Amino acid sequence: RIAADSAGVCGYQNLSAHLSGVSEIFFGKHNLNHNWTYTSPCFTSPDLEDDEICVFTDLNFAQGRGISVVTSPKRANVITSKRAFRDPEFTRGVNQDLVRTIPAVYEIKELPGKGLGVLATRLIRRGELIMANTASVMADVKSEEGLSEAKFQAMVSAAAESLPAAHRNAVMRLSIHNANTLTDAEIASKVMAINAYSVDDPRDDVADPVKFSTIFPELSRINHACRPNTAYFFDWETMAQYVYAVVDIPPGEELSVTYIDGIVSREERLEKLHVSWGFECSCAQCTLESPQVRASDARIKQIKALVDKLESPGRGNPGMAELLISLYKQEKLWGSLYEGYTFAAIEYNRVGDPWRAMKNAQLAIEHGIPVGGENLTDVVEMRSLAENPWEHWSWNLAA
Ligand SMILES: C[S@@+](CC[C@H](N)C(=O)[O-])C[C@H]1O[C@@H](n2cnc3c(N)ncnc32)[C@H](O)[C@@H]1O
Repeated sequence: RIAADSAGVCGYQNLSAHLSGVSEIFFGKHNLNHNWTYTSPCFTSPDLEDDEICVFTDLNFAQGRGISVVTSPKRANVITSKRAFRDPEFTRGVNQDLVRTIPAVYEIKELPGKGLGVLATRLIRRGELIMANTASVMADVKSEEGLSEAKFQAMVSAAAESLPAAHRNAVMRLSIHNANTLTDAEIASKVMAINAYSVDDPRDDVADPVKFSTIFPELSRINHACRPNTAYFFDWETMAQYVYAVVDIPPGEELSVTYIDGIVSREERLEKLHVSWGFECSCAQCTLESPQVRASDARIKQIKALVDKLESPGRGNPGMAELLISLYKQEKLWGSLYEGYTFAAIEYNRVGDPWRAMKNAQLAIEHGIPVGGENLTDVVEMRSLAENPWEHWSWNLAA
């Protein structure tokens, strides 16, 4: 049951103060499958139809690190069905930013034109785990779309402020683009807008999928590069986002992730980062000289044409897949290489060459795990091909 009593929680008190007198406030009666430390009053609006949005905080989550979620009671139940909530030991050691037991392989420093950034302090090998954070503040995209700006800000602010002090400070100190004279509620929503990652439903067969903007305070210090040296993925069982190296990273090099789809022309990338993210990208790929930009854009065009052919049944061949792998390498699209190896494994198997198929399947697995973990569709598929190419659906298909 949702407890309307939020006394003692500074975030929730502010929320109540901010919204007192708002007629849509009501206290729902819901079966919650988790014992949240605090639950706020719930709100609705005509745009939300019969949905209602509340703030849920669990101070005990992940060995006392805490988590706050702005969502409906129904979607809160989807989250709390995960093992991270059911088995408190499951998240032990995941977070290293607040209480460190493993030495960090990076440091956070001020970088010209980018604010803070993260630099490698030793050689980080491809495939190494660099950092991981359980979710801090999760804001349901339906709450952002359905509530007024003021209500959304108040709820996100209440969510952040209700976290334990060290965790709350790590969230509230994230980049807000040098904005000053903001209220706490405005800071919290700016932190969300500039730093949140999208976390989507793990189930692909549901009518009401969950989709959250999510803060991971440590990861949110990593700047964008169109050709990043790390990749990240969210694991719904630990409720954590993991960052892995997708190429060897020498000491002193900046760690980067991509905030956008990098397989588009430089012009489109700059436009997207400007419009959606509000900054002018100064990554190595965006600051190339014109001849290199033209060469890079041409490769991107060729990559797209090849992927298009390789995805259409019967239109690809091993040569196309080998060319795609080469183009990914030339473009330093390390996080996409596993797709090239997957296509190559399938194409070689289709023409009845099991040994090259197995070699490429192994490479797809090795390059895919840092990008999406063991459950990545291509990793699962390539495991079955590598084990027995003759029994795989693609065997000798071209014959
Ligand atoms: C998620 S934060 C990254 C960490 C941030 N630099 C900080 O100081 O906390 C995103 C912001 O960092 C800056 N940034 C990230 N990547 C950048 C890039 N490639 N070029 C310029 N600025 C960048 C932009 O201001 C962007 O809105």
